[in-house]
Amino acid sequence: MSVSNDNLSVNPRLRRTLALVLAGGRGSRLKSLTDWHAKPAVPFAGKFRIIDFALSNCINSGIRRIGVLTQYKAHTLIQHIQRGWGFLRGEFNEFIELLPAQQRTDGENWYKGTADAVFQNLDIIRAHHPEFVLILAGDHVYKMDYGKMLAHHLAEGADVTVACIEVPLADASGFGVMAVDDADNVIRFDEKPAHPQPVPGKPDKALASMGIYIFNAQFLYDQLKIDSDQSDTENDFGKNIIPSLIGRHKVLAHRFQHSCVMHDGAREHYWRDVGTVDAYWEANIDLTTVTPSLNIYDDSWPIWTYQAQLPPAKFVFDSDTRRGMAVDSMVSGGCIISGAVVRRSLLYSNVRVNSYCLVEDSVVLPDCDIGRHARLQKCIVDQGCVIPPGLVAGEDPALDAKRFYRSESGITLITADMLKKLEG
Ligand SMILES: Nc1ncnc2c1ncn2[C@@H]1O[C@H](COP(=O)(O)OP(=O)(O)O[C@H]2O[C@H](CO)[C@@H](O)[C@H](O)[C@H]2O)[C@@H](O)[C@H]1O
Repeated sequence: MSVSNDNLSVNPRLRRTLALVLAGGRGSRLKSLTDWHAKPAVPFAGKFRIIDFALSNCINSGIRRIGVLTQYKAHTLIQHIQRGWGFLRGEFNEFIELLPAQQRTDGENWYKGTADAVFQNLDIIRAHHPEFVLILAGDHVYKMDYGKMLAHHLAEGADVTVACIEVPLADASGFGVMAVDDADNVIRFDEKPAHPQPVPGKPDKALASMGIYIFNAQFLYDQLKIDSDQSDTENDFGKNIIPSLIGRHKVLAHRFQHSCVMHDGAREHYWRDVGTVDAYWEANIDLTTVTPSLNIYDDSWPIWTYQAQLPPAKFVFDSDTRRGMAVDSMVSGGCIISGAVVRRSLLYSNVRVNSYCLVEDSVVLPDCDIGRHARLQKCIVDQGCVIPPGLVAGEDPALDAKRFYRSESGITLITADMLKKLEG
């Protein structure tokens, strides 16, 4: 790959890049966790929201003109962006702008596919006069230097560059799957194929699109117009736009390993869709391990967020029968662990764990109160839950499945609504 490491040549182009973060999808596989939030606003890693990773990547990469396209249950997302991401200075032509679906085009439609979400905002996008448009999803957790991807796009003179990563063949039908030539030009692209093609020489891997695209701006405008004039289109980048370009324009594949921001000793190129209950639990719990796959303590690539000012976490009582402690765990601000034991767990802000509780291998979202003598194993407790004293979850699969949502791999999701039904 001929990527220039000369950031000086890329920097002015980054300033002429507009990032558009697609944040409108529902993410229904997260079950009740997306009842109140769009997936990009779902809390992650104790104090962040999922969208903070894509937005922080933009800022760390030097892209400071960003639009966030919202639609589904956008209230908490909009609030988060307004409270936490208002620090860019319009006077320097820097901004994060919210672009809600507002039926701006003649058809009075909400955003249809991802391409339609961009098309409906074309007048706003054009008014910023970008040279390049970087299109991102707001629902993945990863650290990536988009500057390196832009350098590759420029060096190869591409019309559009698609970021890609090798995934297990068994999972590949959930992605756009591509084939490339020796110079990493995309020669085939199948969106969510039933029978994905493996990477040549690697029968158990497929090359998947990450849903991250850099377009030359005018080229993007032209393609969106062509797509919007079609009748048999779902107005989607993965389903329609990208496949329509193959063989007619220069579509370049950019491999994630060339722009992934790694830390010493990292085991993988971390890019996670935390979009199922199991994946969400696993990615959160991984952060409590001694050397997690994702380093959120790296001050050379900080992840920014909004969080209310809260008092420090507090641990009280120290007798043998009643000791307030948490080990192999992350405990956020505002938490009080009072005479209870927490192991291998992640507690978000303002969680109270009361005396004689045992919380193990669990993810507890903000503002929960866990009553005395409760025992939780391998649970996700949704925001604002009041766990009644003595409740036991995670020990009897049949009972859990009856009262709560139990995932295939045995994670119990508990929500306030489910608890209300128990009372009644
Ligand atoms: N109507 C709408 N308005 C605004 N935002 C919307 C939207 N519909 C979805 N979004 C947002 O756009 C992003 C992509 O959502 P998609 O549902 O298109 O992703 P999908 O995973 O199916 O495929 C895509 O992403 C995977 C990688 O995850 C690729 O492999 C695949 O080719 C590609 O199509 C998400 O952040 C979502 O929130």
